[in-house]
Amino acid sequence: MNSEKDVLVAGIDSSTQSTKVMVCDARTGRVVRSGRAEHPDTTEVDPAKWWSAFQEATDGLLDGVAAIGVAGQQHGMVTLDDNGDVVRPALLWNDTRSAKAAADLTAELGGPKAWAEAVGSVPVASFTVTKLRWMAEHEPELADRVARVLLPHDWLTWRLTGGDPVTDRGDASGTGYFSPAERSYRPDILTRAFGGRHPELPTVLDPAAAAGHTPDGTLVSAGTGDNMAAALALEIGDGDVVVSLGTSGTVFGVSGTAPADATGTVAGFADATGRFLPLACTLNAARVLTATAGMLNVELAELDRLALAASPGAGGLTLLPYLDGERTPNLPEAAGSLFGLRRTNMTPENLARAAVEGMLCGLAAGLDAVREHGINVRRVLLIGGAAQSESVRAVAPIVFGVPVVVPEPAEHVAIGAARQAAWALAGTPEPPAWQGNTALRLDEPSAEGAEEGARVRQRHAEARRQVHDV
Ligand SMILES: Nc1ncnc2c1ncn2[C@@H]1O[C@H](COP(=O)(O)OP(=O)(O)O)[C@@H](O)[C@H]1O
Ligand SMILES: O=C(CO)[C@@H](O)[C@H](O)COP(=O)(O)O
Repeated sequence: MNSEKDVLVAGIDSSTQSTKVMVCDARTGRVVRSGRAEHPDTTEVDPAKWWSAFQEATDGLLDGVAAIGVAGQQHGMVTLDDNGDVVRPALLWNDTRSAKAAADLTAELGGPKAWAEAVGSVPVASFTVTKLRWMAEHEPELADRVARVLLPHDWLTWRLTGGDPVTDRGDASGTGYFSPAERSYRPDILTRAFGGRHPELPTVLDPAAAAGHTPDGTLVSAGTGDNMAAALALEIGDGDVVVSLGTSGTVFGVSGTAPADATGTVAGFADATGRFLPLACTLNAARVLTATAGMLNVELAELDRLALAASPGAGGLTLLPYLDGERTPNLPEAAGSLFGLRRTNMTPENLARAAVEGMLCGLAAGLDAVREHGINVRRVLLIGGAAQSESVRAVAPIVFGVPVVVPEPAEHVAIGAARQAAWALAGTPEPPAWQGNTALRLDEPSAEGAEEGARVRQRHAEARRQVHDV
């Protein structure tokens, strides 16, 4: 048995592109060791791949670990049969095939306002409920075999404990058949969406509850969605808004009241502590930069250099970066568009800058939306893979128009999952007080910078209206 001094906990981030592991000191949160393994680059994935990534990422790292918490990409549909075997590959949050199912379900159940009131959110193709409708319509024989539906983090937690499947309020709130305000499932919505079928759902645990133990006795916490885990790691409070730039771009803050945005821009999720997590999500974030770097045949560091060499406004180029369709605004079939090309501005520098500005403009619209829904935006905490980009760090304060900080160390999702594990281990009413982050404060927007940012945003919004009428 470890002495209290050296108790270790592990946090897992099983997100879209990879699994990351952070092993932390349970009392202070100090990171002791870490690991990582990649996921397939597809929008449907056999959960077995997450399990092998978990094993690879944790290989040799879990010795002496007393508790594990798993945070996962939200919304993914994992379907199991009577034997606990996977019925079909999981459909991920960024798979847009269920866009029509989302529109149909929205109309069938009384429209956007009725949905926002019932489950806090208006479903788009990302939500689990729409994927179940898609399966009921397109794969009815497979749907008939579904005995149970889980989310990615639920499935991994279940693999670890081997016990009854469980989830938490945060991740359940992204299904479309759970009411965060009422803290209960809506089986009526699930059954109607799934063509009259009644699959079992995981039990929703309290934030500090234990899901069970691994065969070798390690405690496993309830786990949660990746954005909820990041909020737990960063301990965000009034005035803090997180902008995460991973595969998805997310904007979120914490709130004591349940949001219900009938426009569907802000999802009314629950957090991992018992409160709410109003969140806006775009489908195109870090990969806009990797795709642009690929097109220019340069590495990400060179993309940064090019973007920083261009002037604000990219010489008049505007990129609507809807490369994988888009979720906010809800344009699942959209493609990207580039505006304002002239012989004089068609340079790699301007294209790189337009990519950074275009990605950030989508998040700035999310910032406006959460502000409209009662979140006080005093500063932005910038996280996720693309928060490491120098050009993103330079442009974000201009486009967002508020002070921006980059909290260190990175990998906040895995750290939040580790903190939840430490909380379950301690059994205390509040999560353990960890040492917190050091934060790199970026340049605040000057008056001139804020004006430039407003102009960039205006051109972005005009381009969007022109092509997509939203
Ligand atoms: N310095 C950088 N500049 C731009 N993008 C970066 C940089 N470092 C990492 N990324 C991008 O961040 C993404 C991974 O971020 P992450 O938050 O781990 O994603 P996810 O949680 O969706 O799996 C990748 O697309 C990667 O290319
Ligand atoms: O769908 C959402 C939020 O509603 C996404 O934020 C997913 O949770 C995936 O996160 P990343 O893997 O992009 O971090």
